[in-house]
Amino acid sequence: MLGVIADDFTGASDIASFLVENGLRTVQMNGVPHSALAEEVDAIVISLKSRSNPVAEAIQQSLAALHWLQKNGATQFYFKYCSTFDSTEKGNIGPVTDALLDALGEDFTIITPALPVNGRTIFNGYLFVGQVLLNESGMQNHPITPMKDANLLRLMDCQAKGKTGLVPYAEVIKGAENVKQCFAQLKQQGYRYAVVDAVDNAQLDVLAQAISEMKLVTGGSGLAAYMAKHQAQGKTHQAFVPPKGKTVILSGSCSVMTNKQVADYQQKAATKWLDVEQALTRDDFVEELFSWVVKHLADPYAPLVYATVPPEQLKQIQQKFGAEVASQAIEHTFAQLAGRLRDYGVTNFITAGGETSSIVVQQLGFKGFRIGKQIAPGVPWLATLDAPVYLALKSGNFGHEAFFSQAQEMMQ
Ligand SMILES: Nc1ncnc2c1ncn2[C@@H]1O[C@H](COP(=O)(O)OP(=O)(O)OP(=O)(O)O)[C@@H](O)[C@H]1O
Ligand SMILES: O=C(O)[C@@H](O)C(=O)CO
Repeated sequence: MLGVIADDFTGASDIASFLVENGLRTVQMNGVPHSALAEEVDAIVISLKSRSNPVAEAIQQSLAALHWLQKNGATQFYFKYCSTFDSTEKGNIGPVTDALLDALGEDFTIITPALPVNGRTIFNGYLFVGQVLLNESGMQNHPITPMKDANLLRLMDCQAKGKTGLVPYAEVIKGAENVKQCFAQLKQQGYRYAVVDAVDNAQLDVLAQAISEMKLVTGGSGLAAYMAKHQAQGKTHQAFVPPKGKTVILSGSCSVMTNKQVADYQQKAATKWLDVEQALTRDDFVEELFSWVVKHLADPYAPLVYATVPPEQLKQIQQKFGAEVASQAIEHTFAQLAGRLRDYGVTNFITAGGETSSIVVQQLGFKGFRIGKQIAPGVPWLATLDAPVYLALKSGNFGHEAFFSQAQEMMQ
């Protein structure tokens, strides 16, 4: 059984959706569960909120997840992080990978954020988003993890305790046996991690075969799709779509795509900006947002509350209030608002942004999710295991411009 440790909640639903689409019975648990899993499944995904936490906390959470997965029957482990890496030279991917390797008694793994279906590819160890390098893609302006370097080997070398090598494209296309030999050579030369090039899905398919016996793999969701395909051997599952119901959209992502999605949605529905200054200074601000949302719940399209701003405006806000203070005020406001709306009877939540989605799900307190139909690659509808509530957790840069309306058009 495959046990996945995801460093945020959108990332967890991203990978879970690819596992389900490729035939594995999968459940997503929010945080490390307190009891054993009753259902029989092929894969369990544990969502953590550990991407941007202090490193010791991220390690502690990840190890707790690993131990729970081991106790619940997982035999192969997958550390899922962002397809845009979202981890600067001070980030958690290296230290968490090291801790997981040590706990499993292993000394080698792969680094594979590639997700070609969403334009994330790796060539000569450099991560691309669409046709540009990661550090030219808008991710250099990320509010929490500004990505100023696209070289995965350099990033890992800054973060992790071992050395990082490369399995280049020319070697990957020679097939799985050759890739295994490359791993053996790298290990012999003292490397602990291998970045593996993948410019399209064919290389991920090869890689999935090469790592079928590797205890720990790390990466984005792209590789998981092919691991699932090989394990499920043609099995399929019927994924659900949510029923129509009171719906709200909460957007705390400032990514390039979310900015486009908010702009698109402003043409279609009622939208309201979450002003950081008001979030910081007014006690009744959540109540005001709540009343505004309630007023628009019967509109043809759901109301959207957004903190989303373009890079220049984000810079100004961060300079004025401090990046950390601003983002915490926004996350706190979204969490409180989501709680109020849930109590009021909102059943369908669409959230944008990994941190934002994580805080909302934690606030709503759901134990876990069944995985439904994908709205866009990597963004499924989710049904809570606890109550008739449905969520779509959109990673910052995922989905097309009309994502917010498309998600609602799927409801039956
Ligand atoms: N107007 C704003 N001013 C300052 N900070 C903001 C603003 N809007 C959003 N933020 C903060 O930026 C962060 C965005 O992170 P989040 O993970 O939610 O989105 P993302 O990084 O685009 O998504 P993903 O992690 O899925 O790629 C959050 O902490 C949020 O509170
Ligand atoms: O891999 C991705 O890009 C996403 O699942 C993600 O992790 C966003 O937070």
